[in-house]
Amino acid sequence: MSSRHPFDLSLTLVTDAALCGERGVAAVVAEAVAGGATIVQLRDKLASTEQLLEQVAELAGVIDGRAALVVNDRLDVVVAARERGIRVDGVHLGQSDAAVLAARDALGPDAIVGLTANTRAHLDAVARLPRGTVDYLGVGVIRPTSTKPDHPPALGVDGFAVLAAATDVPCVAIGGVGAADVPELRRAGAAGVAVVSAICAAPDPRAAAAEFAARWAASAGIEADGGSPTASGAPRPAGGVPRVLSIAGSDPSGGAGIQADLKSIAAVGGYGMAAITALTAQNTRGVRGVHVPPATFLADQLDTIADDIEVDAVKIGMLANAEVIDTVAAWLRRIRPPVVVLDPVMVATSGDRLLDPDAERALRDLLPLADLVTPNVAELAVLADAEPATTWAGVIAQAETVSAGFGVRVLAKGGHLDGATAPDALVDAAAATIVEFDGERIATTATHGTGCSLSSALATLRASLGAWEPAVAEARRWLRESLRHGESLAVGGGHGPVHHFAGLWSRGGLATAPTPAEVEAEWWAEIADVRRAIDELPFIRALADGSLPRTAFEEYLAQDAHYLRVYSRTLAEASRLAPDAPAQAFWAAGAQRCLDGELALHRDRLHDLRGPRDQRARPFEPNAANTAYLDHLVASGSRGGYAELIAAVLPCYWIYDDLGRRLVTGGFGPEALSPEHPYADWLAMYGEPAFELATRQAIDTVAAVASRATPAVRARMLRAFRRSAEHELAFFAAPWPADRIEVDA
Ligand SMILES: Nc1ncnc2c1ncn2[C@@H]1O[C@H](COP(=O)(O)OP(=O)(O)O)[C@@H](O)[C@H]1O
Ligand SMILES: Cc1ncc(COP(=O)(O)O)c(N)n1
Ligand SMILES: [Mg+2]
Repeated sequence: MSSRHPFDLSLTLVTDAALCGERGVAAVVAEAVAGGATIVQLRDKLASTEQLLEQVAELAGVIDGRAALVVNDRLDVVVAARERGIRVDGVHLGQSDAAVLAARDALGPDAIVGLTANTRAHLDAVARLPRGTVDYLGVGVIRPTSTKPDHPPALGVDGFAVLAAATDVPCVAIGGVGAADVPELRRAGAAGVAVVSAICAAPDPRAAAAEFAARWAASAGIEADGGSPTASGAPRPAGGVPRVLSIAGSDPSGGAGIQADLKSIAAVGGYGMAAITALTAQNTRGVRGVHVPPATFLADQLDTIADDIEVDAVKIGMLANAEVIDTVAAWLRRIRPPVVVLDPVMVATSGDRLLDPDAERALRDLLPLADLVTPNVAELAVLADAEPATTWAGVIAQAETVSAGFGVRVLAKGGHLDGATAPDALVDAAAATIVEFDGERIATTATHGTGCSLSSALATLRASLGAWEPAVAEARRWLRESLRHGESLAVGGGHGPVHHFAGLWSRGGLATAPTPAEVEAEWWAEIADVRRAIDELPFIRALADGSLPRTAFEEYLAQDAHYLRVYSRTLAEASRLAPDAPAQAFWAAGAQRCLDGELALHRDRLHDLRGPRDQRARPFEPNAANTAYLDHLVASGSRGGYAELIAAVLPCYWIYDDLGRRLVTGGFGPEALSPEHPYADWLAMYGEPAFELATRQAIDTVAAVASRATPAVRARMLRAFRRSAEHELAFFAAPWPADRIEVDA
């Protein structure tokens, strides 16, 4: 956190009068401060200025200097309170509130000025301000929450980490944060957490605050900037760099086996060594062959290493057959390395067997020699002598059985379960403990070697951190970062490898391309303001509630029909420029669908609404918004080629799909679309699954191109995309003169 200020950002209580209930805000604040809240932010969107001033005075008295007091939004209230001699430490502003520069000006250098920021664009704007203008950024929301209606899409801990890493200003995580999130957020670089309901609505606010404070304190030392950092951000071991030996098979494609182990060990700060048990002929699609050298030669490798080098940790992977297992077991009994992690590899991600079936029994004898085993769901079931679990609770139960039966700590892995999250759990039957780690599942095909990478990172981090829990937490943080960037390596056509050095490279200034999923999230966030403005247009509001005048709707449809005819040509151009057959076919199909839609519009709607005679009487003219939009599309293609063209055509899919679905399902306003709605059949077109599917494909196609593009091309694509979104807004606004908006061409 900033050293300029004596303020402790670790735990902010944001007040909510409704949630505090009859106890009153002041009583809850008193309890929360006693429990360890370090900042109190008075947030009351309904109170009058005078009421706010009264509340500020009351809270300042209750807090009595034990925590800092800031006011949400209302710089004027802070100024007025200070004039009355009330101690208020500062203000927290939203993006649409008074400018932070004005606040800094009004309150002076020692006040706290906080700002809500939830997009890259917000961070960029802060970076342009003079240093010291903003003390901290409130970054969120972390999880969906009801205390902030209309909040932007939830960032999750990972999204928070991405933003926090992109700014020097301390970031406080806010929005749906629970006490259990604290360690992960602190590791993700949070300077603190801000909490509303978890304290205001708690039966015992003091205990709730104390739990947050305790978790914050307990996660000290494992935050990204704590200690002297290794590549992974973990503090260095007191005793130097751990020397870590992988005993595993070779994967010549480099994503699993000893190749993955050596990369992983290096990435999290260890010195890697490898004794090879077996050679596989393998790529990202599967294993074609396995060659097992004589076990006596493995024994030679192991002995040669141990005769010279002190081994701080051992990771064991593919063992091929019973003879190899026995060789490793004998060596472990003799050498007794301080840390042994056993990844009981039986089957590769591709489904190929990597252990003789008759060797599974021998493997069981090896288990008690390990400090930790890391089976995936299938391997755990074999060890538990049961069918593979299909639920996380089932996995935990089997892990308890295995831990108790073999007297070994188990890391149960949820990578192969379905579901929105990818949990792991440390299960230790002897100590009767289960520690769960959770985080959203990362949408990626790059999962080859995740088990190998995790187990070798764990062996390394256990040696450097001295305890299992922080080792698992840090190994997961690193693996998840590596998973997120795996696809950017573009290795192989099957399950590609994770990007073991994604974090190291980006911290070293080596650009790591964003994944398609990141492109998607960033671009959608980038046009959040435009989408909001579209939602608020009287035209759209009236379209939603059915009150849109026929004349305006007709005008819109006539403009749309013209637009679609030219838009179809730009899609045909995208098809012409497409680099491969699937993309060529996709854009061509889009062009065809557009033309069909345009023809149908003319046949069913325009004819219907206006009558052919009327149409003749009023010859059609494209309006300025329409022409400007179409010019932009054509120019994007001729200036920027395929990449910019498909970025420019995307908003017409994405915004319509989003808007259409919300209009039809009632996600837009209070009621779902009634059958009596005058434009129900027309709106239904955009809620159709076929359009949703086409939109999904369009987003995926564009995001994949952007993810692989150079940074300069990616930036131009984003500009073309945003400009089209702005044209969408102007297009919607045009049929109703009151809304008309000009966009520069
Ligand atoms: N899609 C994913 N998103 C996030 N984490 C994942 C994903 N797939 C696997 N993991 C994590 O990778 C590690 C390896 O797990 P798993 O895939 O179950 O084992 P294995 O690679 O041995 O089959 C675990 O920490 C798991 O939680
Ligand atoms: C040589 C070798 N060892 C292990 C694995 C398991 O890979 P995963 O980590 O995906 O389970 C593999 N595919 N190849
Ligand atoms: Mg595995």
